[in-house]
Amino acid sequence: MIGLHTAEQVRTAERALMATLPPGTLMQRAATGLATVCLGLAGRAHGLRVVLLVGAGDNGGDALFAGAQLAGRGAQVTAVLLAPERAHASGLTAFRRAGGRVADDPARSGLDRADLVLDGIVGIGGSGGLRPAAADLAGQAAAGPGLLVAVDLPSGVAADTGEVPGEVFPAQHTVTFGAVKPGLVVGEGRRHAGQVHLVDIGLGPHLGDPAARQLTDADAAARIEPPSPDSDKYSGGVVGVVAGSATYPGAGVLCTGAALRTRPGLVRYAGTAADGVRASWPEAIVTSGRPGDAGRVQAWVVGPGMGTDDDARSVLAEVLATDLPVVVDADGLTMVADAPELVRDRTAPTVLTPHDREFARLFTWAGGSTGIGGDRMAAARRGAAELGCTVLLKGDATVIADAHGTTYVNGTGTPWLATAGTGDVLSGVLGAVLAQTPVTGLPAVEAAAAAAHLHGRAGQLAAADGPLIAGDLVRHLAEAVGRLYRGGAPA
Ligand SMILES: NC(=O)C1=CN([C@@H]2O[C@H](COP(=O)(O)OP(=O)(O)OC[C@H]3O[C@@H](n4cnc5c(N)ncnc54)[C@H](OP(=O)(O)O)[C@@H]3O)[C@@H](O)[C@H]2O)[C@@H](O)CC1
Ligand SMILES: Nc1ncnc2c1ncn2[C@@H]1O[C@H](COP(=O)(O)OP(=O)(O)O)[C@@H](O)[C@H]1O
Ligand SMILES: [K+]
Repeated sequence: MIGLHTAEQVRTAERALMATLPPGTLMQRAATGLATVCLGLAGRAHGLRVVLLVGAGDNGGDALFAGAQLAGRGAQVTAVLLAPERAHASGLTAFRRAGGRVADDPARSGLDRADLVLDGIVGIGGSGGLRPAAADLAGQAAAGPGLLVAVDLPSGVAADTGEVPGEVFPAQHTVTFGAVKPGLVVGEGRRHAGQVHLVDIGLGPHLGDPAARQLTDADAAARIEPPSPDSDKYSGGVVGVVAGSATYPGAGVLCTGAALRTRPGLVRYAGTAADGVRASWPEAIVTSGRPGDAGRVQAWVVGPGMGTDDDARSVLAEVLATDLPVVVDADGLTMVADAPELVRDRTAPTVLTPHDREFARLFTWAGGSTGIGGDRMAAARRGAAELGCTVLLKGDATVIADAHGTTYVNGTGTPWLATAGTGDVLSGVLGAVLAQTPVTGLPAVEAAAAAAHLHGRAGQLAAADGPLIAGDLVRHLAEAVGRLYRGGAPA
């Protein structure tokens, strides 16, 4: 499990640890980790042209000490100081001693021919959009040829939320210290962090519970129960699917297929896409009747492509009136927006899986010109608390939160998933994982996080050789599940 810790949590841990260590120890650990990652990325030190962008805080200190180490190994290192009179004093001394050069004019920083740029402008001490001088340097760095490495956090990204209120240093790599900050993996911030390298500086025992979490492959595998020798077709949890319609059978086909491919045991389908589903998936038990005619299930998926007419509304109400876990997606969400009490009044777990527009329809405060806003974790938590459910807010970094505030950020997937029908697949995957929870006792929020993780891995497999369509995703699900269990995830 990857814990995501806020700036305040990191500072509190730092204070506790620093009380037991000589001054400067943590910055030395950070700088050494940073220099080591840089050397690994560059493959050499001698003759390497490095530019440091140095702000007036400890983030700049990290950059200066790492720059000193690189200079000591033969790199040509230039520091651009944003506030020369306030630059980290001992960092600057060490840097100069090691042969580092300070640019007297930011316009002659060497950014236009750097091999490597270290962004030590601002780390967890930042607030608001990057100020003009800092924004200008970040822009110059982005326009130059150097590999862009952020120190702790790309300057311009809010550590706790991933909001980017102005300009930003668009890192290709981020070397972060002590703990992964949420802003590196969620929202806009994720798009500017590049590959994240965590340097352990010993904060671990002092960090406490993370503000949010990200599953690893092993974590996801542990949340999707495989069959055992005493299993039968019912024991993995029977999924019920209500999706698609006579005119649009596709959603029913994709959703049912995804549930089957995730955890084949038994999948029941009830709805007006029955003919299409039967033709595609002879393994499913299919009825064109109502959910109550389908037979017993342990979880329902309701909504994708089912329409929003009176019949659809009454079917949705029937499913939500059960005491079973339910996934509500797509058209189901549109109807819940008109009748939120259908979800609010439930005692069994409900997972809503909106994309941004559906989220804004469900929660009026997320509509209008501001939309969901930059803090996607806060939005998902607020929505979940309001309806007493779990919200899976889809995106390039899907956020999953429940009514207690427990939050996961998904770390798998590919932009190729931005194609019609992949959400229908996700709801089928989620239905399959959720159907196990009455037996496993897994909280719905964890089931949803595991489903999102698996869905993303299937996307990565399906997109390995080029574009994917939703059907490819279904086809790659079984392999993705197998790889999770074997520990062989795609890159
Ligand atoms: N905690 C730990 O465990 C460890 C922390 N470590 C390191 O310390 C870092 C935190 O250092 P920190 O607290 O000194 O703050 P920091 O990020 O350098 O920012 C302050 C500077 O930013 C400036 N500034 C602010 N906003 C701005 C904006 N919008 N646009 C432009 N500038 C802006 C602000 O300017 P000022 O307001 O002072 O004029 C000031 O100059 C942390 O990220 C990590 O790298 C490691 O060494 C080891 C262990
Ligand atoms: N840019 C992106 N990067 C990664 N994943 C994405 C991106 N855009 C969409 N996705 C994922 O693709 C799926 C799309 O779902 P959805 O919008 O409901 O599609 P549909 O309604 O057509 O099935 C979600 O799982 C979402 O997280
Ligand atoms: K930085």
